[in-house]
Amino acid sequence: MIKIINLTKKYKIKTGNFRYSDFYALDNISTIFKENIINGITGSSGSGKTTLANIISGYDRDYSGEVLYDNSQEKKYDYIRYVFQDPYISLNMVKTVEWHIMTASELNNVDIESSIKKFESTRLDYDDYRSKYVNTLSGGEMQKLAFTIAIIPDPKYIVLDEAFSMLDPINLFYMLSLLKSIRKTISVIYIDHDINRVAFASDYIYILNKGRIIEENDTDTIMNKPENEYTKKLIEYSPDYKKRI
Ligand SMILES: Nc1ncnc2c1ncn2[C@@H]1O[C@H](COP(=O)(O)OP(=O)(O)OP(=O)(O)O)[C@@H](O)[C@H]1O
Repeated sequence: MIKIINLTKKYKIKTGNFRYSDFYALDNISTIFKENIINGITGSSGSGKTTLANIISGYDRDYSGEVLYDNSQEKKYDYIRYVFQDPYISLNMVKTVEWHIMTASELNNVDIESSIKKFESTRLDYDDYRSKYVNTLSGGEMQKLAFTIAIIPDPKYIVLDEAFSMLDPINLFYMLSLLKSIRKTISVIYIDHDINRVAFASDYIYILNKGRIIEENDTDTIMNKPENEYTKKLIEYSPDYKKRI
Protein backbone atom coordinates (compact mmCIF):
# COMPACT_ATOMS: atom_id res chain seq x y z
CA MET A 1 0.00 0.00 0.00
CA ILE A 2 1.23 3.49 -0.82
CA LYS A 3 0.17 6.16 1.61
CA ILE A 4 0.78 9.88 1.18
CA ILE A 5 0.41 12.22 4.12
CA ASN A 6 0.19 16.02 3.80
CA LEU A 7 2.14 15.90 0.57
CA THR A 8 3.10 19.36 -0.65
CA LYS A 9 5.23 20.46 -3.59
CA LYS A 10 6.05 24.13 -3.71
CA TYR A 11 7.81 26.13 -6.42
CA LYS A 12 9.17 29.64 -6.09
CA ILE A 13 7.87 31.67 -9.01
CA LYS A 14 9.59 34.86 -10.07
CA THR A 15 7.00 37.64 -10.16
CA GLY A 16 9.26 40.64 -10.72
CA ASN A 17 12.69 42.07 -9.94
CA PHE A 18 13.83 40.20 -6.82
CA ARG A 19 10.22 39.28 -6.12
CA TYR A 20 9.04 35.71 -5.77
CA SER A 21 5.82 34.03 -4.77
CA ASP A 22 5.01 30.44 -3.78
CA PHE A 23 3.17 28.18 -6.19
CA TYR A 24 1.74 24.93 -4.85
CA ALA A 25 1.83 22.19 -7.50
CA LEU A 26 0.59 19.82 -4.77
CA ASP A 27 -1.21 21.32 -1.82
CA ASN A 28 -1.27 19.22 1.33
CA ILE A 29 -2.76 16.03 -0.06
CA SER A 30 -3.27 12.81 1.86
CA THR A 31 -4.60 9.53 0.50
CA ILE A 32 -3.90 5.85 -0.06
CA PHE A 33 -3.24 4.01 -3.33
CA LYS A 34 -4.55 0.50 -2.73
CA GLU A 35 -2.98 -2.77 -3.84
CA ASN A 36 -4.34 -5.17 -6.46
CA ILE A 37 -6.53 -2.62 -8.16
CA ILE A 38 -6.21 0.01 -10.87
CA ASN A 39 -6.02 3.40 -9.17
CA GLY A 40 -6.93 6.06 -11.74
CA ILE A 41 -5.81 9.67 -11.44
CA THR A 42 -7.29 12.39 -13.62
CA GLY A 43 -7.66 16.16 -13.68
CA SER A 44 -7.01 19.07 -15.96
CA SER A 45 -3.68 20.09 -17.48
CA GLY A 46 -1.44 21.47 -14.78
CA SER A 47 -3.47 19.96 -11.93
CA GLY A 48 -0.41 18.14 -10.52
CA LYS A 49 -0.70 14.60 -11.94
CA THR A 50 2.90 14.30 -13.17
CA THR A 51 4.21 16.04 -10.05
CA LEU A 52 2.44 13.42 -7.94
CA ALA A 53 3.70 10.56 -10.14
CA ASN A 54 7.29 11.83 -9.91
CA ILE A 55 7.12 11.95 -6.12
CA ILE A 56 5.48 8.59 -5.47
CA SER A 57 7.85 6.90 -7.92
CA GLY A 58 10.84 8.37 -6.08
CA TYR A 59 12.09 10.56 -8.96
CA ASP A 60 11.44 13.76 -7.07
CA ARG A 61 12.50 13.89 -3.45
CA ASP A 62 12.10 17.62 -2.99
CA TYR A 63 8.74 17.85 -1.22
CA SER A 64 7.23 18.13 2.22
CA GLY A 65 4.99 15.55 3.82
CA GLU A 66 5.39 11.81 3.74
CA VAL A 67 5.22 8.99 1.22
CA LEU A 68 5.01 5.55 2.82
CA TYR A 69 5.45 2.26 0.99
CA ASP A 70 3.90 -0.52 3.10
CA ASN A 71 4.27 1.88 6.05
CA SER A 72 7.97 2.46 5.42
CA GLN A 73 9.72 5.57 4.08
CA GLU A 74 12.12 3.31 2.17
CA LYS A 75 10.97 1.18 -0.72
CA LYS A 76 12.52 -2.02 -2.06
CA TYR A 77 14.31 -1.80 -5.44
CA ASP A 78 11.51 -3.38 -7.42
CA TYR A 79 8.62 -1.96 -5.38
CA ILE A 80 7.54 0.59 -7.97
CA ARG A 81 8.24 1.23 -11.66
CA TYR A 82 7.34 4.32 -13.64
CA VAL A 83 6.37 4.57 -17.31
CA PHE A 84 6.62 8.11 -18.64
CA GLN A 85 4.41 9.54 -21.36
CA ASP A 86 7.52 10.10 -23.44
CA PRO A 87 9.09 6.70 -24.26
CA TYR A 88 12.27 8.47 -25.45
CA ILE A 89 13.16 9.01 -21.77
CA SER A 90 13.34 5.33 -20.87
CA LEU A 91 14.51 3.73 -24.15
CA ASN A 92 17.80 3.78 -26.02
CA MET A 93 16.99 4.85 -29.58
CA VAL A 94 20.07 3.20 -31.17
CA LYS A 95 19.55 -0.23 -29.57
CA THR A 96 17.25 -3.02 -30.69
CA VAL A 97 14.11 -4.37 -29.05
CA GLU A 98 16.09 -7.55 -28.24
CA TRP A 99 18.81 -5.51 -26.49
CA HIS A 100 16.17 -3.86 -24.30
CA ILE A 101 14.49 -7.14 -23.39
CA MET A 102 17.82 -8.90 -22.69
CA THR A 103 19.23 -6.01 -20.67
CA ALA A 104 16.09 -5.62 -18.57
CA SER A 105 16.04 -9.39 -17.94
CA GLU A 106 19.72 -9.49 -16.90
CA LEU A 107 19.52 -6.42 -14.68
CA ASN A 108 16.48 -7.80 -12.90
CA ASN A 109 17.56 -11.45 -12.80
CA VAL A 110 14.54 -12.54 -14.77
CA ASP A 111 14.65 -15.35 -17.31
CA ILE A 112 14.43 -14.17 -20.89
CA GLU A 113 11.49 -16.41 -21.77
CA SER A 114 9.28 -14.75 -19.19
CA SER A 115 10.35 -11.28 -20.44
CA ILE A 116 9.53 -12.26 -24.03
CA LYS A 117 6.10 -13.44 -22.85
CA LYS A 118 5.56 -10.02 -21.28
CA PHE A 119 6.55 -8.30 -24.53
CA GLU A 120 4.12 -10.51 -26.45
CA SER A 121 1.34 -9.79 -23.94
CA THR A 122 1.30 -6.29 -25.51
CA ARG A 123 0.28 -7.96 -28.80
CA LEU A 124 3.61 -7.53 -30.58
CA ASP A 125 5.32 -10.61 -32.00
CA TYR A 126 8.85 -10.91 -30.58
CA ASP A 127 10.32 -12.53 -33.71
CA ASP A 128 8.94 -9.72 -35.85
CA TYR A 129 10.35 -7.03 -33.57
CA ARG A 130 13.51 -8.37 -31.88
CA SER A 131 16.01 -6.97 -34.41
CA LYS A 132 14.23 -3.65 -34.94
CA TYR A 133 15.99 -0.55 -33.69
CA VAL A 134 13.92 1.54 -31.31
CA ASN A 135 14.21 4.63 -33.53
CA THR A 136 12.33 2.71 -36.25
CA LEU A 137 9.35 1.89 -34.00
CA SER A 138 6.13 3.88 -33.99
CA GLY A 139 5.30 5.95 -30.89
CA GLY A 140 2.72 3.39 -29.76
CA GLU A 141 5.17 0.51 -30.24
CA MET A 142 7.78 2.40 -28.20
CA GLN A 143 5.22 2.91 -25.44
CA LYS A 144 4.48 -0.84 -25.44
CA LEU A 145 8.22 -1.59 -25.14
CA ALA A 146 8.64 0.93 -22.31
CA PHE A 147 5.68 -0.70 -20.54
CA THR A 148 7.16 -4.19 -21.03
CA ILE A 149 10.49 -3.14 -19.51
CA ALA A 150 8.71 -1.67 -16.51
CA ILE A 151 6.79 -4.89 -15.77
CA ILE A 152 9.72 -7.29 -16.36
CA PRO A 153 10.78 -7.26 -12.67
CA ASP A 154 7.16 -7.81 -11.52
CA PRO A 155 7.10 -4.66 -9.39
CA LYS A 156 4.52 -4.32 -6.67
CA TYR A 157 3.24 -1.09 -8.28
CA ILE A 158 3.45 0.40 -11.73
CA VAL A 159 2.82 4.10 -12.34
CA LEU A 160 1.65 4.94 -15.87
CA ASP A 161 1.72 8.66 -16.60
CA GLU A 162 -0.17 9.09 -19.90
CA ALA A 163 1.91 6.04 -20.88
CA PHE A 164 -0.51 4.88 -23.61
CA SER A 165 -1.14 8.30 -25.15
CA MET A 166 0.18 7.28 -28.59
CA LEU A 167 -1.99 4.18 -28.99
CA ASP A 168 -5.00 3.91 -31.28
CA PRO A 169 -8.33 2.96 -29.60
CA ILE A 170 -8.01 -0.75 -30.41
CA ASN A 171 -4.49 -1.05 -29.02
CA LEU A 172 -5.46 1.13 -26.06
CA PHE A 173 -8.33 -1.26 -25.35
CA TYR A 174 -5.89 -4.22 -25.40
CA MET A 175 -3.44 -2.47 -23.10
CA LEU A 176 -6.11 -1.39 -20.61
CA SER A 177 -7.48 -4.96 -20.65
CA LEU A 178 -3.92 -6.17 -20.01
CA LEU A 179 -3.72 -3.87 -16.98
CA LYS A 180 -6.95 -5.41 -15.68
CA SER A 181 -5.50 -8.89 -16.07
CA ILE A 182 -2.23 -8.11 -14.21
CA ARG A 183 -3.58 -5.90 -11.41
CA LYS A 184 -3.76 -8.80 -8.92
CA THR A 185 0.03 -9.17 -9.15
CA ILE A 186 1.07 -5.65 -10.20
CA SER A 187 -1.00 -2.88 -8.66
CA VAL A 188 -1.54 0.02 -11.04
CA ILE A 189 -1.60 3.80 -10.77
CA TYR A 190 -3.00 4.94 -14.13
CA ILE A 191 -2.81 8.64 -14.98
CA ASP A 192 -4.74 10.09 -17.90
CA HIS A 193 -6.30 13.53 -18.48
CA ASP A 194 -9.36 11.87 -20.10
CA ILE A 195 -11.86 10.93 -17.40
CA ASN A 196 -13.63 8.45 -19.71
CA ARG A 197 -10.44 6.48 -20.31
CA VAL A 198 -9.66 6.54 -16.59
CA ALA A 199 -13.18 5.35 -15.79
CA PHE A 200 -12.92 2.57 -18.38
CA ALA A 201 -9.69 1.29 -16.85
CA SER A 202 -9.89 2.01 -13.15
CA ASP A 203 -11.49 0.51 -10.06
CA TYR A 204 -11.07 3.69 -8.05
CA ILE A 205 -10.61 7.31 -9.18
CA TYR A 206 -8.87 10.37 -7.75
CA ILE A 207 -9.76 13.79 -9.20
CA LEU A 208 -6.98 16.36 -8.99
CA ASN A 209 -7.59 20.08 -9.34
CA LYS A 210 -5.06 22.81 -8.65
CA GLY A 211 -2.81 20.52 -6.64
CA ARG A 212 -5.56 19.04 -4.48
CA ILE A 213 -7.51 15.80 -4.52
CA ILE A 214 -10.97 17.31 -4.66
CA GLU A 215 -12.83 14.00 -4.87
CA GLU A 216 -11.99 10.29 -4.75
CA ASN A 217 -14.25 7.29 -4.87
CA ASP A 218 -14.98 4.01 -6.64
CA THR A 219 -15.43 4.46 -10.39
CA ASP A 220 -19.20 3.96 -10.52
CA THR A 221 -19.80 6.57 -7.82
CA ILE A 222 -17.50 9.13 -9.45
CA MET A 223 -19.13 8.67 -12.87
CA ASN A 224 -22.77 8.35 -11.77
CA LYS A 225 -22.94 10.45 -8.61
CA PRO A 226 -20.06 12.94 -8.69
CA GLU A 227 -20.21 15.36 -5.79
CA ASN A 228 -17.74 18.02 -6.75
CA GLU A 229 -18.69 20.64 -9.36
CA TYR A 230 -15.32 20.28 -11.06
CA THR A 231 -15.74 16.50 -11.38
CA LYS A 232 -19.18 17.09 -12.92
CA LYS A 233 -17.59 19.49 -15.42
CA LEU A 234 -14.83 17.01 -16.35
CA ILE A 235 -17.51 14.44 -17.15
CA GLU A 236 -19.73 16.91 -18.99
CA TYR A 237 -16.96 18.30 -21.20
CA SER A 238 -15.36 14.95 -22.02
CA PRO A 239 -15.68 14.41 -25.81
CA ASP A 240 -18.81 12.48 -26.69
CA TYR A 241 -20.16 12.10 -30.23
CA LYS A 242 -23.75 12.54 -28.99
CA LYS A 243 -22.85 15.94 -27.55
CA ARG A 244 -20.86 17.16 -30.52
CA ILE A 245 -20.99 20.84 -31.40
N1 LIG B 1 9.87 23.50 -12.40
C1 LIG B 1 8.68 24.09 -12.24
N2 LIG B 1 8.62 25.37 -11.82
C2 LIG B 1 7.43 25.98 -11.63
N3 LIG B 1 6.23 25.38 -11.82
C3 LIG B 1 6.24 24.11 -12.23
C4 LIG B 1 7.47 23.39 -12.46
N4 LIG B 1 7.15 22.13 -12.86
C5 LIG B 1 5.80 22.08 -12.88
N5 LIG B 1 5.26 23.25 -12.51
C6 LIG B 1 3.83 23.57 -12.43
O1 LIG B 1 3.20 22.65 -11.57
C7 LIG B 1 1.86 22.43 -12.00
C8 LIG B 1 1.59 20.94 -12.09
O2 LIG B 1 2.34 20.41 -13.18
P1 LIG B 1 2.15 18.88 -13.63
O3 LIG B 1 3.14 18.62 -14.72
O4 LIG B 1 2.19 18.03 -12.44
O5 LIG B 1 0.67 18.93 -14.22
P2 LIG B 1 -0.17 17.75 -14.93
O6 LIG B 1 -1.45 17.61 -14.17
O7 LIG B 1 0.67 16.55 -15.09
O8 LIG B 1 -0.47 18.42 -16.33
P3 LIG B 1 -0.56 17.78 -17.82
O9 LIG B 1 -1.81 16.95 -17.87
O10 LIG B 1 -0.70 19.01 -18.67
O11 LIG B 1 0.70 17.00 -18.08
C9 LIG B 1 1.71 23.16 -13.34
O12 LIG B 1 1.00 24.37 -13.13
C10 LIG B 1 3.13 23.45 -13.77
O13 LIG B 1 3.21 24.64 -14.51
